[in-house]
Amino acid sequence: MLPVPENCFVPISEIISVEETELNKKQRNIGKWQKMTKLHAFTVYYVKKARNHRWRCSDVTFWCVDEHLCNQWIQALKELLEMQKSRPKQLLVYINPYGGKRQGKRIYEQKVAPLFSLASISTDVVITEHANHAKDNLFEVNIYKYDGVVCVGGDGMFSEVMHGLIGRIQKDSGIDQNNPKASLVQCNIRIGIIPAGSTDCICYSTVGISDPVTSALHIIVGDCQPLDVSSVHHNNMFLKYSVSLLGYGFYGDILKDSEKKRWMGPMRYDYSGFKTFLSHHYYEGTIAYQPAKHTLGSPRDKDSCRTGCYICKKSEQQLAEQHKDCGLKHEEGEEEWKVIKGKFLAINAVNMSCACPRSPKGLSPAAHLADGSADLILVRKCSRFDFLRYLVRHTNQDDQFDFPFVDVYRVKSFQFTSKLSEDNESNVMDIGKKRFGQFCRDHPACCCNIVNSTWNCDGETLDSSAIEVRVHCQLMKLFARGIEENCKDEAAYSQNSAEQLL
Ligand SMILES: CCCCCCCCCCCCC/C=C/[C@@H](O)[C@H](CO)NC(=O)CCCCCCCCCCCCCCC
Ligand SMILES: Nc1ncnc2c1ncn2[C@@H]1O[C@H](COP(=O)(O)OP(=O)(O)OP(=O)(O)O)[C@@H](O)[C@H]1O
Ligand SMILES: [Ca+2]
Repeated sequence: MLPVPENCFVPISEIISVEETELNKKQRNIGKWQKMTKLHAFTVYYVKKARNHRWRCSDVTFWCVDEHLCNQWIQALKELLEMQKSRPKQLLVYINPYGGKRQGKRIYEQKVAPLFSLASISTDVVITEHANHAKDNLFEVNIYKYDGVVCVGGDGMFSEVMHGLIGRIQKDSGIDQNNPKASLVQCNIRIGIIPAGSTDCICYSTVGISDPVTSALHIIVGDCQPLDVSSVHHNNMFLKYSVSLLGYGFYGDILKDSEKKRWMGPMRYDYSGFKTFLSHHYYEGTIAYQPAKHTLGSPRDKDSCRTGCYICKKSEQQLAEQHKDCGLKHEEGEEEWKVIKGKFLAINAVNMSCACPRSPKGLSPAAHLADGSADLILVRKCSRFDFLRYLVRHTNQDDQFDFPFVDVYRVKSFQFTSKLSEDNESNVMDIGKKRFGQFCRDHPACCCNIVNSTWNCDGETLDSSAIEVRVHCQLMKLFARGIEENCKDEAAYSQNSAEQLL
């Protein structure tokens, strides 16, 4: 630990870099000392923790009359930093110049690149030219020479990079992603997210804030946060992976409408959200799910997943044991399935809380980042007013699951079939219904929708409404540490950059 002014201690793991200080830069501040003798100095750049999980780079300069002693300090601190083996040295960076408010390139160049250079991290930077550029590129480059991949953009950009990395690892390991029962190979190359998107839910839910400098610092110090990933299949065909929201009904309809309004930037979600709220469509279907019995928590818990979460640790241990005796692994297919039929305004499956600036506690506040389960939230048909009450509770402290029309289950896998595709499959589809388009012919004002909704998979639409979903515990890792418990003594962190005499 290194003492900095006013009883503030910085763990070595949170030092960014140590550099010899050029005297002419700081001379003015120490004129008095300089008259007496020639001084030597070094500067320690470190993580300063501010309010609301925000991190900043701060520095403290140590002055010394003895050049040898000064060099010894620099050497010793550099050696300690060298010993931090989890820190990345070489990163592959993808920037989406069109995500969010189209600020990705500027954010990276002005806020992130200077910090990477300060921390002696070398980078290969790719500015994407089209959708799927990053994903395709990850199948071509030598990913194994990098300590991590950074994406500058939103949840969609993260999803691309994740698909590229997970897909590449499965390909290199001879695993067929189309097999819904395949044991996928864990991806140990960490992904860093520099938020520059419209929702930035994955960044917010894993760091506690959507802030490019904070995320860059988590990458520099080499944080590691495992993450559950759901695989989504349709008829033995791989569709997509999901880490945040898989939403049918409300969030699917918002996404579908908002894609046409990309030019509006992040505002498109509010516009389409309002429109979708007014349309108040519900969808009929059947959900079958397997409860997650292995995990200790429940979606109604008061405590949330935080840094070093013991529930996620327990799942990690179980996973390690499973890998040890994989021959004896219990067959998932044999475990019980529960079936629910109904009319739903929204079906949301979340692998994490899905906290974001719009909803700081998220869609499921007690969901865990790495426990091998997802929270399945079913919002049944209800009045517009009740649905609004439900939505408003995402923005305040009230319990959004405390409604008779909302159910929530912790699951390890689930399947969904819409009534429409069930009818189609059993060939009882009325041709007349097809012709008369979108609304129920019998009850034009009832809001029941005879077309399917769309699945919103981490901000991307899926082509199929019938899906099979399975949660893969800790399939990948992020440069993050989960959300830290609020520091009580925040005043101790409010010290500005300082200077210190040895
Ligand atoms: C009255 C205010 C209620 C506000 C309720 C806010 C709840 C917001 C919950 C957000 C959950 C985001 C989950 C993350 C999803 C990401 O993988 C994905 C990709 O980035 N983003 C979206 O799909 C983008 C989803 C964007 C959702 C925006 C929802 C806006 C709803 C507005 C409803 C207005 C009703 C007003 C009635 C007077
Ligand atoms: N150069 C590019 N041109 C067009 N589309 C791109 C380009 N690079 C990436 N994309 C695509 O843009 C989509 C959206 O990007 P991104 O997630 O960064 O921003 P967003 O949609 O505004 O934010 P969020 O996903 O957080 O809501 C991604 O799915 C990605 O595939
Ligand atoms: Ca989870």
